[in-house]
Amino acid sequence: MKIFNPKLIMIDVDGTLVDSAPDLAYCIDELMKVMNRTPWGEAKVRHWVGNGVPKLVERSLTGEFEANVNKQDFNKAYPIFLELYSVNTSTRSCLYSGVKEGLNYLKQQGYILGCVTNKAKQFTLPILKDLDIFNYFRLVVSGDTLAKKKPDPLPLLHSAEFFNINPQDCLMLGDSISDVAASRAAGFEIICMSYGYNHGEDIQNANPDLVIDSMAELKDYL
Ligand SMILES: O=C(O)COP(=O)(O)O
Ligand SMILES: [Mg+2]
Repeated sequence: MKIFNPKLIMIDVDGTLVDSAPDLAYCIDELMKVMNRTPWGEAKVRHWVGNGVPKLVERSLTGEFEANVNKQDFNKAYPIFLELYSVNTSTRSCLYSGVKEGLNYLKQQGYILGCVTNKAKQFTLPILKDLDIFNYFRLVVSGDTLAKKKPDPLPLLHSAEFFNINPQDCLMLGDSISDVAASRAAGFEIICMSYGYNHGEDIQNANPDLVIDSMAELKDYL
């Protein structure tokens, strides 16, 4: 049943469009070697993705989700990670199955599409271009585009305002509790992908409007 009728759809990157964890985990583990630490492996890193690159580095240095990082460690590690990730942005990353099909469907239906991510702009644009989906989006809002990132509603409110569309007529596609919180606070509807990175938690628990297993399913609801 077609239960959504938005004018604008803002789509998250990591865990929604792109399985970026293999590159992020590779870079974190290379960083751990430089810092004389034990590598964490991809499974652990998957749980840490979603709150931006600085947070990911902090979590890797402390081994904890609510990281209380030593400033000196962070100041040494952060530029090393940026260097590593800038040459490993999309080497091992790929689109999830159904993404191209879903994007083509939405485009063909005439929806305005934008991209909203907590990833820094210097990585967002190359990843979208390398994976050949950049041209679907009329707006890209990255983690460092504005003063605040998701779960703050600012990136979504900014996007609605950019297109002069009422937030009540907007939908977000995401994968994490930050996407749900940002959407609720902005007044957007929210559909989540079941396969993403929600810090190891089932995204159903965050009560999005709908959870789907593939973007190819979007044609059933929009
Ligand atoms: O944490 C990140 O760097 C990006 O995460 P997001 O694309 O899911 O917002
Ligand atoms: Mg995400």
